[in-house]
Amino acid sequence: MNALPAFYPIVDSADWVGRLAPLGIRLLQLRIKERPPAQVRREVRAALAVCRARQVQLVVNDHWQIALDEGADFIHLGQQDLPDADLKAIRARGVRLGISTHDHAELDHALACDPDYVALGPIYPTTLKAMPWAPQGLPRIAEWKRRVGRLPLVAIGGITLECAAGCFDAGADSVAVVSDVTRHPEPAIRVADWVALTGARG
Ligand SMILES: Cc1ncc(COP(=O)(O)OP(=O)(O)O)c(N)n1
Ligand SMILES: Cc1ncsc1CCOP(=O)(O)O
Ligand SMILES: [Mg+2]
Repeated sequence: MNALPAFYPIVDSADWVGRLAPLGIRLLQLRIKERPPAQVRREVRAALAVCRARQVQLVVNDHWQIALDEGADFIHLGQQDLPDADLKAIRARGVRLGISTHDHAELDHALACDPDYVALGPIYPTTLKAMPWAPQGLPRIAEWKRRVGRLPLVAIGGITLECAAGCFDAGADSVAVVSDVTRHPEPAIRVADWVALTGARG
């Protein structure tokens, strides 16, 4: 299995992809919510073009059919996305797959899908979306890492530059962040700090 870059920013538009892709990042997720399919398709297409030109790995969240149609090679799905997703078609195209988990049952289900990474969240309180799960905390990262073994583990939820080291030390291979970059007053400077922090980790 391929290793996953340690810094995993998540953005909600091709415009954001265009802003971050030149800044030294190697992995980026496009997470678009509540947009008409035609707009999602345009955004995915534009984001893929930018990422291909910059050798950045794009992960498309949720919209697996559009992702396949547009030639994306990495998809992220949550547990609620899985029942409708054609995992066989995703696999048949050689497309990699990341899956969210929030509890033990979800981890069992995710592992049964043979993913390319497992994400655990929310590690800390997040303001991005309402979630029924209490913050998982660092010991849970260590527990998940023992369960997933060599499979890359992504930590997500409320993670900032200042607390990222704790996630890595606990066993996360990668940390995914939304607000710490997109709500920062100087996103480009924040990304540079993330790249400096995580560069040696891959
Ligand atoms: C890296 C990563 N981890 C978790 C999620 C959350 O996915 P999901 O549970 O499907 O929730 P939405 O992001 O779709 O609201 C993610 N997107 N990325
Ligand atoms: C989508 C998602 N899934 C688990 S936590 C989370 C939100 C992450 O956003 P932030 O980094 O702003 O807390
Ligand atoms: Mg989802």
